[in-house]
Amino acid sequence: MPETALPKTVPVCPVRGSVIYPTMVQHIDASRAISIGAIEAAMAGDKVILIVSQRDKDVDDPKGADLYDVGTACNVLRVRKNPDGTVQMLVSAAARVRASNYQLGDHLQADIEPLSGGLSGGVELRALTRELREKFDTVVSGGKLSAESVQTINSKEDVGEMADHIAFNLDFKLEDKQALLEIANVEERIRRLLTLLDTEQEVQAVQAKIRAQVKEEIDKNQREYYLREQMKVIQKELHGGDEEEGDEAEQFRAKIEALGLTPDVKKEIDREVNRLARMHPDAAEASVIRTYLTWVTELPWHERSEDRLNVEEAAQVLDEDHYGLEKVKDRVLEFLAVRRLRKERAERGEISAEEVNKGPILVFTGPPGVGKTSIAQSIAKSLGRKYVRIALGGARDESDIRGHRRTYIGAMPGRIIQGIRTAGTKNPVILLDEVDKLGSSYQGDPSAALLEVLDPAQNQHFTDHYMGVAFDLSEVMFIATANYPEQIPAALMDRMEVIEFNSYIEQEKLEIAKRYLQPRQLIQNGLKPNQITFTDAALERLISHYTREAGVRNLEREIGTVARKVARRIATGEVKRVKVTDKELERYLGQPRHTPETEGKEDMVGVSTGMFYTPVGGDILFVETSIMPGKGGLVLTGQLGDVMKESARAALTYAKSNAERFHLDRDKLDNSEIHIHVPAGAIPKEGPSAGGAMATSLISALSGIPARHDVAMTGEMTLTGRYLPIGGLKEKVLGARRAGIKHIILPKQNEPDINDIPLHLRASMRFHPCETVDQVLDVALVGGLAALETPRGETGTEVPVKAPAKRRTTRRGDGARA
Ligand SMILES: Nc1ncnc2c1ncn2[C@@H]1O[C@H](COP(=O)(O)OP(=O)(O)OP(=O)(O)O)[C@@H](O)[C@H]1O
Repeated sequence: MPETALPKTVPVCPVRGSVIYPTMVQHIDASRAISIGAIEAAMAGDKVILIVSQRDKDVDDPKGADLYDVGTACNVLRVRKNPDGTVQMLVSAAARVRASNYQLGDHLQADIEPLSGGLSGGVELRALTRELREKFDTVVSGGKLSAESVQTINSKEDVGEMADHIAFNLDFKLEDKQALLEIANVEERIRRLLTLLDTEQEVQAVQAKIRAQVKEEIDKNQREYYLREQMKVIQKELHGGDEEEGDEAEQFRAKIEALGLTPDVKKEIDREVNRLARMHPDAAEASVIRTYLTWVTELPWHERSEDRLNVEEAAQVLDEDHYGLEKVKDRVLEFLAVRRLRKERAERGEISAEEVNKGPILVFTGPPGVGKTSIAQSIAKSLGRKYVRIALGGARDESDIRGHRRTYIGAMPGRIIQGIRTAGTKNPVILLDEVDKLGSSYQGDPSAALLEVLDPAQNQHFTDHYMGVAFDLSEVMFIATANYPEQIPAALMDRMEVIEFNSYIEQEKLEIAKRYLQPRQLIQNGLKPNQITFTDAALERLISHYTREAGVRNLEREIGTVARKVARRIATGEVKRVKVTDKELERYLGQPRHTPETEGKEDMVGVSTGMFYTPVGGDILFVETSIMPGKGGLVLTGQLGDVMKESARAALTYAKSNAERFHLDRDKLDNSEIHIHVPAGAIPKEGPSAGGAMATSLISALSGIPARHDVAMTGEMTLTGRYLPIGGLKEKVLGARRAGIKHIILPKQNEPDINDIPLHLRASMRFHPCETVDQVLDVALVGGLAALETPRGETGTEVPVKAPAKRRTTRRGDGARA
């Protein structure tokens, strides 16, 4: 049908989602009344119909405005009515036409007018044609179209027609297809089509890439699956059908999956599982990996206990378990209170969750057996956390803390990770016992590793050498203990807050024995409370004559010994119940092991009383000076340390420089041999605090004025006679009090320490704070400074030195600090 033969007005059949181009012969199925109406009208008239696309395919009853303005005028070749009422029509597309003046009656009709375009021809068209053919070839080379369609398209002589067929067959968007229909000029249409083909080509390239990736992924998974299955079969063959062996890696894999590890950690561990899966189960290395994986699966990666941060309850638990220790308990409760407030703030989102755990590490310092370990245990109990004790004594290299690398034979995780596994939660209380006993060796310094453990900035990613992956320690509450805080490595000490535990006085020991140790020992030895009772006098004697310690550990042991022996008597039916009195003690424990030191019995020339303390408590010591004819030498005996020897020299210089004022015979001073001795030679003695006692003893010997036997002194002296502060006053005073001393000379600057001494003991003693050695001499010498400064006759050197009435018996062991 030539374009000029087109009728002016034709029925319109709207189609959805497709475009028909001229020269095509196409089936169109019509089900809507509007379409069927148009077909019937065409058949009734000159059999020409306009096929035009809807702009929106979802509109069911399109009007003129819903249709594009350009469509295809077609001849209707055949129409067939289906039994379901739908109609199938075969059309031959004739021409691109512009539609206008849409009218809706029982069907849609419109006026049409052919689109003028044409063909310029020439070289450009040839080039475009060639380009189109080539591009089409590449686009369809991937099998996008059936061979038949490709052939039909290629066979088109008319390039405009070919372009239309390509547009129809390829998967372009409706808008693009419509746009191609609207371009009547052939060159222009080909250009537009080429850009669409270009895009199509790019899409195909990306599609191919995605397909390759997906395929690779699937291949990999399938390959692994097959390999694993094969391995199972091989292993089954090798190990006589023992499938469990082969499944071991799978079992680990399942357990590890359930741990919820971070991707980094999981990657590392998966690698080990894969190695295990590839290995002969009997291989030595397989057992190494198996141990490692067992460690991994047994660590509490996410398990934690819920904190109980009720301060009143905590106070109750601490009181239930421990007598006294008020300062310590207060500090612990403050610590818990701060934690609680921080936790509340974190819950309100005011601070981060990590902030809750920040804070100083507490270190409990003090002599053995005073309850440091057991109060840490109570803290865990009051918080509702798990408790683990890690003994650091003797930890000499880094691997003790951080473990050995797995390449070592018999490698193990370090003590921290072992502790965590024992706890079974990631937020236990870990007691680092005896941090002061950390050693160091050529294999690295354990304290450096410990620093990392304790540093909140680093311990979130603590990496044990054996584990090889990071474990979060930030929720652990670390508490350390030490007997000698000065021996804790400085960098560690920097991060810690010291809470000092003092040694107990006898009164406190008695209370602890009555309330805690005795009931506990009864239970341990199977006794009922009415079967054995200790009198107070018995316990007091037990404390003073059978134990010599700062804490109560030996006391508990001795009570246990008595209870055990009593249990035997009761079990054999010898007695029904026993009352242990002080007299009875020897029957169970034998001879007393200690006789407490007592003060000197009388004032003597050249003998002064000093004080010292060791980890097991304080005591008194005597300083004796003897002067003999000689060449002006100074002899020091009694295992004195360097500092103590220097104190003696300072005392001598002080005496010499004050010789005039004290009326000391200068000739004798220069030409005598002075011998200073501190008895109990078995104990090494060190420290500057016997300075006052040295000066008193020396000047007493030189002046012939006796020193008072009921006065004990402690304090460091300078060459110019100043009297300087010392440590351990409480222990020293308690020791002196036990020895019967009533007067204590102490440096003025130590006066505040007197408050640490229990009130009832303080009341029965007199304290003499001194700022100068003169003031010391004033108290310590019979007659005071006045006697010393008054001219005397021939005195001093001939007065024999008498030994004090009773000598102390002290065990060998720790050095004494004066
Ligand atoms: N104030 C106290 N009240 C009740 N019992 C106490 C008290 N002080 C110590 N004990 C008991 O004394 C025993 C020894 O205490 P613990 O083991 O805690 O000592 P320690 O200070 O940690 O010693 P070390 O430095 O040797 O580790 C424990 O059984 C503890 O319960």
